[in-house]
Amino acid sequence: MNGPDRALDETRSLVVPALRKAVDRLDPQLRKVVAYHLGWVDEHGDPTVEDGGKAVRPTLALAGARAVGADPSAVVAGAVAVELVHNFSLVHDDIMDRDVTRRHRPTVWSIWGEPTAILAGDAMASLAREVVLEDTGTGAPRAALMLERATRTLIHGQVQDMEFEERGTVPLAECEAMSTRKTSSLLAASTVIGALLADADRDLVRPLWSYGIHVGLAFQLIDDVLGIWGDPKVTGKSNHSDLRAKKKSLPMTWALEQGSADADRLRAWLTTGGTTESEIASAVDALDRLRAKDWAEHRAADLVDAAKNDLDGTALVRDAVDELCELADFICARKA
Ligand SMILES: CC(C)=CCC/C(C)=C/CC/C(C)=C/COP(=O)(O)OP(=O)(O)O
Repeated sequence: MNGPDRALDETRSLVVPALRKAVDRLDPQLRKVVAYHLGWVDEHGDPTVEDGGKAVRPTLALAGARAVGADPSAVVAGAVAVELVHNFSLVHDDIMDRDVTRRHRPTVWSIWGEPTAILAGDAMASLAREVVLEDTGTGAPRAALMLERATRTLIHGQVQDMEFEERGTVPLAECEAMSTRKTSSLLAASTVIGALLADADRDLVRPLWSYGIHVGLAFQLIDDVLGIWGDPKVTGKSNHSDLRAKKKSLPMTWALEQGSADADRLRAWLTTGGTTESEIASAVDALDRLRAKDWAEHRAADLVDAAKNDLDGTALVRDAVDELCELADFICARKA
């Protein structure tokens, strides 16, 4: 097992028992739905072991704690909280996007309906707050406030994402700002929450935050790439969902700015085109001819370099910085 895979695995063994304890507090109906989404039970509530997600955010939380010299086992509450906020956003996102597959299984709303899925998401968001506020350490209020702000920012990003679907074109800078809100806010919050719970000095928290912002945008770029060119058997998600919804993903937004016949074709398709298999395939062909995937991968690699630079020359613990750098590389190279 390589470094990041080992770190993600270690996170699961430290965080999942605490996550289960938190989820156990829910009423039996929502407990089953949330446990299903997290890959612990099947839709009848019988125990199973399914894909519960990569655990990137809690891994960042534990690595961030290590980076400021804290014991990761003392900040598990923060790791649990960011994973809960993340999963709340996924369950609600699947409703909004009408996606029927996530983590290789039917989505929550497609099994139990929208009202139950909304409540399951809400329950995870409120459990996240509860878990952090229960922490009695001196850093807990700072951590709780930061998590609330990150959640509000993520919601702001999601509203913009929806609004951009209705607009013909969106400047790339605006699309990156939206993605930073939608995705980087929680990755940055994840990277600092362990450090905040450990009451770390602001000078140590600042580079971790900046790292999380850069890594978060790289994460979204790769997510957008996988949504267009990924293998659904590997990603475990519905294929071409962003294209069918005519979303202004980052590669699409960049492609529209290229001022060529293919950019014009894409613009025309976004305004009046259909979403049959062959129409989607033509849109992908245009993106391929523009080399939009190469652009996105290079941009993500540059952001990973920027994230590594954020940690360079700081007083953060060297081994943990190395782990964060490996995680950044993993985020860029991931296929799911
Ligand atoms: C309010 C609201 C609905 C907001 C939606 C925000 C949203 C869905 C942003 C996208 C974030 C993202 C790239 C998720 C995939 O994470 P991942 O690949 O780490 O997923 P995993 O846990 O399955 O591995």
